[in-house]
Amino acid sequence: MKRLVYVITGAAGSGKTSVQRYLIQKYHMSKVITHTTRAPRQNEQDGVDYYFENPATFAQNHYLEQVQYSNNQYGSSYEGIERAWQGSSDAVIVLDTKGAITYANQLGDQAVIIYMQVAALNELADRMEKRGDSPELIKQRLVSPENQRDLQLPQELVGKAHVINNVDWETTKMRVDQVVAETREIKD
Ligand SMILES: Nc1nc2c(ncn2[C@@H]2O[C@H](COP(=O)(O)OP(=O)(O)O)[C@@H](O)[C@H]2O)c(=O)[nH]1
Ligand SMILES: Nc1ncnc2c1ncn2[C@@H]1O[C@H](COP(=O)(O)OP(=O)(O)O)[C@@H](O)[C@H]1O
Repeated sequence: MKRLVYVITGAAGSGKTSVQRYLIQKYHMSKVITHTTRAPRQNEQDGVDYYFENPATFAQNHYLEQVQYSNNQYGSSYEGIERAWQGSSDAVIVLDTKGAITYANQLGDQAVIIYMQVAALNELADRMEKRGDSPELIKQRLVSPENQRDLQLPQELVGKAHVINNVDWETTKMRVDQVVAETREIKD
């Protein structure tokens, strides 16, 4: 059976993690846990949300791709992807747009790219606040050049990414269901 990886990308607060959670709950996809040097947030667990690393341990993994985002390092390891595919032939990963472009280029149609869009900037900040992020963190995130970049669908993903305008959550779930149905049809 063909192994797929659903890549969820977009700006901070756009709903990437919510879609990932939905795909895991409804379709029993396996989560690809990525590595980061940023500090865990309240309620985040090592080996569940991320593998939390320091610069020295971060350097020991073998990465399909890695990026610098808001002054921290993030990377998805071959080990992490293999581990996810052992759990299910459909894996799901959350990446910035730079990582999503690498996945599209390296994995071709094995990577199903979903770009999450939210029209209103203030809505993103409100959602991050409701999620419990501190005002400093929200400010830092919103001004980071990487997040500014990820507010737009990159040219390299035009025609490759499924774009979901995440305003109403029920509509978003239906759009995600459509993408899964379409991609599974091609796969089978
Ligand atoms: N390219 C790449 N991006 C990652 C990886 N892991 C996480 N990210 C992205 O890094 C960005 C920052 O993630 P995070 O610190 O959890 O912040 P949040 O998305 O604002 O909650 C997000 O766009 C994530 O999708 C990775 O392994 N590779
Ligand atoms: N359509 C939506 N309407 C309202 N709130 C939403 C919607 N989608 C996601 N959220 C909420 O917004 C916050 C940020 O979503 P999250 O999935 O954590 O974003 P990301 O992973 O892209 O940073 C979360 O608290 C989530 O529950």
